[in-house]
Amino acid sequence: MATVLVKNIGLLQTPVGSFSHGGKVQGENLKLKDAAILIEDGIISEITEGGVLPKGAETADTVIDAEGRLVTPGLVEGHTHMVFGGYRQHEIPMKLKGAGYLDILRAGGGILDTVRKTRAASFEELYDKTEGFLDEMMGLGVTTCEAKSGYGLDFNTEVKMLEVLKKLNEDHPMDIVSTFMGAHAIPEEYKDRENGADQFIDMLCTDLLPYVKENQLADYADIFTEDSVFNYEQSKTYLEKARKLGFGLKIHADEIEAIGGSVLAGEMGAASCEHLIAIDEAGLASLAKGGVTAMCLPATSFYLGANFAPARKMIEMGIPVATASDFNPGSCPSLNLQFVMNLACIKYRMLPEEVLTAVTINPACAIGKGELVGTLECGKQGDLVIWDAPDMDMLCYRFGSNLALQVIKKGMVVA
Ligand SMILES: O=C(O)CC1=NCN=C1
Ligand SMILES: [Zn+2]
Repeated sequence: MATVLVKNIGLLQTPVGSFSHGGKVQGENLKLKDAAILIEDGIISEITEGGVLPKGAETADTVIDAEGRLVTPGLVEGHTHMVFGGYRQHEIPMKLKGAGYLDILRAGGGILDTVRKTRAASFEELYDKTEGFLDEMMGLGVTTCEAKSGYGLDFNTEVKMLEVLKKLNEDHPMDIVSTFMGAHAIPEEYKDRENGADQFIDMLCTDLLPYVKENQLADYADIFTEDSVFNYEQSKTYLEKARKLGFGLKIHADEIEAIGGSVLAGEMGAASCEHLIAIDEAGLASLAKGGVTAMCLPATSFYLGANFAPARKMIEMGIPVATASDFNPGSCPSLNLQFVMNLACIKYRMLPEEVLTAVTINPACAIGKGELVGTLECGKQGDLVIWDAPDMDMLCYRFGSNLALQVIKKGMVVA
């Protein structure tokens, strides 16, 4: 049995409990001074404080000295579109000249531009590019992440994207949870048909959702419920089929227009609801009633020059808040979850303790990994970060630098 001792932890800070933390509990972190952690075969077996060493310390195979620094759970990235062909940097001058996100999409660009490039990319190209993103994310402190399909919008490419993620989950130290998001936009070949969107949803429900489930290629199904994309009824049809097949549910809702996506998320008890920049009172009430985690994406607001989701109000309503990057080539070309933490403080007015919960246990629960990761407790995976910082205030205060000094995954130093 391989045992790893992490000692001289100046401050060990973690949420406690394998459940989504909402309201007052969002800000409740355990803080242990002069702590140490013993990890046996990748699982935390003992945590001590006050300078006391764990019982098995003297026979540990590996000793890691945190030299008095902050240690938190490994970060959990709850929302990415990291498998994609090409980039969309040329949208920058278009946006600066006044084109909006939906204007570009309606003109056949945006997601559809990435769809063309992803369909043309080989499995190997997508694998190698995504592997690089996983390495970069891990270097920033992320030890578990979610990743969506959605740049194929046809059978073969959607499956290719999910196969890339399945192989990377086997090969890379990162734990990856896949989400099927074939309902990301209406593809060119359906756009000009009468009821093209309905026909496309029908194809997804008949062909792709069953295939993806039968081949265990994704745990969740997600849809872009938005003006000019999929409406409330189409979203409900798709999500009801997904739920019947056993998928967990997610909805991209109220990113630009509130057209009922967050109301639907609450009605269906989705695991999480994403974006929520434009959420209205009905949507907030529905999320609260349905126990849905709000997956807020501040770096997307930053890049789009848009408003920021009312995360503070969500916390006051008891809605569990997670924050994630939304890394994708169109609305958030950054995978930096530390920058998301800075923005969550500055723009959402979230306290450092609330931010830590929002990038650990809450996203972990939103992707079905709450029993395994997201907190530092006995029985959980030994996934942790040693930070070049004494406390969480420093992580929220310094922005633009990478403060992750050592990243440990199941007791192994991975970055
Ligand atoms: O624009 C993209 O590629 C990603 C996105 N999906 C829904 N909102 C943004
Ligand atoms: Zn997204």
